[in-house]
Amino acid sequence: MIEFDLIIKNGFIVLEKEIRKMDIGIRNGKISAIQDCVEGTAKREIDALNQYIFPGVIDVHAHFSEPGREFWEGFSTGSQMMAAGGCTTYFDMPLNGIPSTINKKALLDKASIGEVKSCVDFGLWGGLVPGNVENLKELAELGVVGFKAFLSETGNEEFQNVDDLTLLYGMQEISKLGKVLALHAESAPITSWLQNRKIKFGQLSADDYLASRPAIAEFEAVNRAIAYAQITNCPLHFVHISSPDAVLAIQKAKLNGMDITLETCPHYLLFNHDDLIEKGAIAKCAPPLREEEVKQQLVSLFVEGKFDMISSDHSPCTPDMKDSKMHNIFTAWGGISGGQFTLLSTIELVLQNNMSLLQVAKYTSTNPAHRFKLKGKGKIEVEKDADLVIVSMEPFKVDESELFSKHKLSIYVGHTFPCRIKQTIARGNVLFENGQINLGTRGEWLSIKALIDAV
Ligand SMILES: NC(=O)NC(NC(N)=O)C(=O)[O-]
Ligand SMILES: [Zn+2]
Ligand SMILES: [Zn+2]
Repeated sequence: MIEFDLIIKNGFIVLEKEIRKMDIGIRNGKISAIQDCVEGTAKREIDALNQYIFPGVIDVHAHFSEPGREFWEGFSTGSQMMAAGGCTTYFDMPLNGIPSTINKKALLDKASIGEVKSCVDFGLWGGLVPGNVENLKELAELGVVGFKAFLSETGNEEFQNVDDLTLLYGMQEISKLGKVLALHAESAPITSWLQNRKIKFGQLSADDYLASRPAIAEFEAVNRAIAYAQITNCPLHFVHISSPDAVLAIQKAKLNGMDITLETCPHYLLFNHDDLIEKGAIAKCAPPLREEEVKQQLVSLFVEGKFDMISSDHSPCTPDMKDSKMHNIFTAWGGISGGQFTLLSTIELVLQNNMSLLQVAKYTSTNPAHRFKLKGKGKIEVEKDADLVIVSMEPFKVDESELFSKHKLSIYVGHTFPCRIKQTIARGNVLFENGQINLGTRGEWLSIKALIDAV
């Protein structure tokens, strides 16, 4: 008789190609059996009757701002928030912390903090900024998941956006290193010029903010980056794409054989510019939430399969930086606090649009694992890490008291999802259940060891 650590019985398992009611047996942090009826003893059994089991979310875009600005978020609260939302692996962005992750020392310091404080596995992005092209090699050798650069201003003096030559030299080097360059693609000249004019004329409303970051700023930056990638052969990943023309430009480049992926975030598909007007700065992000009509076009492109993955871009700050009484939207921090809701949002979107729940696993786990070569993750399969999330299909209205992020300000407060996270299991440990985090296990930094051949 096999002895398992955990058996999950009777759940609808979201596999790669089908959803089937079966049992899962877990041993030593790995999935060791998936059968109609797993025979054996176990230290613990969970009955997941009428519930769905998804592979743990891999959220490739989060800002935890530690070290240096852990009062904005941090590995401890941030990773617990991720776990509460069904995420078992996240990638932390190289900016907002101090220092930025742009050299070996900063990377290793951040990794060692994460290894102590993170309750789930994590990867770290390295930054490409003016002046650090020569550091990219050592960062790649230590196992950054990829590099990130900003084409627009970052709002962060410790992390400068790239000029065009840095972008070209950086792409050439990243291509040689066999890594992916993630881009925040909005044109710096267009957005800065428009923003400066708005501020000069005292035009400081939500509408002015939207007008200062038009879709064409994204379109221009995406096209420029694609042209540079064509010359340098650099694999690209476009983060938080928010406008239909940009999606179509990327689609065209993919059809031409270029190695490019793109993500969008739940907030671009669930919320719109009216939320910025009504809720104020908590709904401010860059690129901005779009008008309803544009949002709907973006949802259609999601339904058509034009995105590769959904990530949160969890980018919080202190409440005073989002003060709703602020009369100048330009001075508020841009970033949505939403890391807890990537899975629930994707399920909502999929159900609303009559798509299969198989798509949820693809966008939130399988495709990210494949793109970033996380060998042991991304699917519910024997021998993969036992990173699982159990979801019940009961409506869940988000209350501030249920937020695990450091600050309890989020555009999602008051939003009702059609589903709720019951349990999150990370490497076989039941990390989240009954609305609580069970601390005691630690995540691992997915450095070079974990990043081998694609799944
Ligand atoms: N410095 C940031 O964290 N910026 C982030 N802010 C957003 N998206 O509003 C981002 O990803 O660009
Ligand atoms: Zn960005
Ligand atoms: Zn971001």
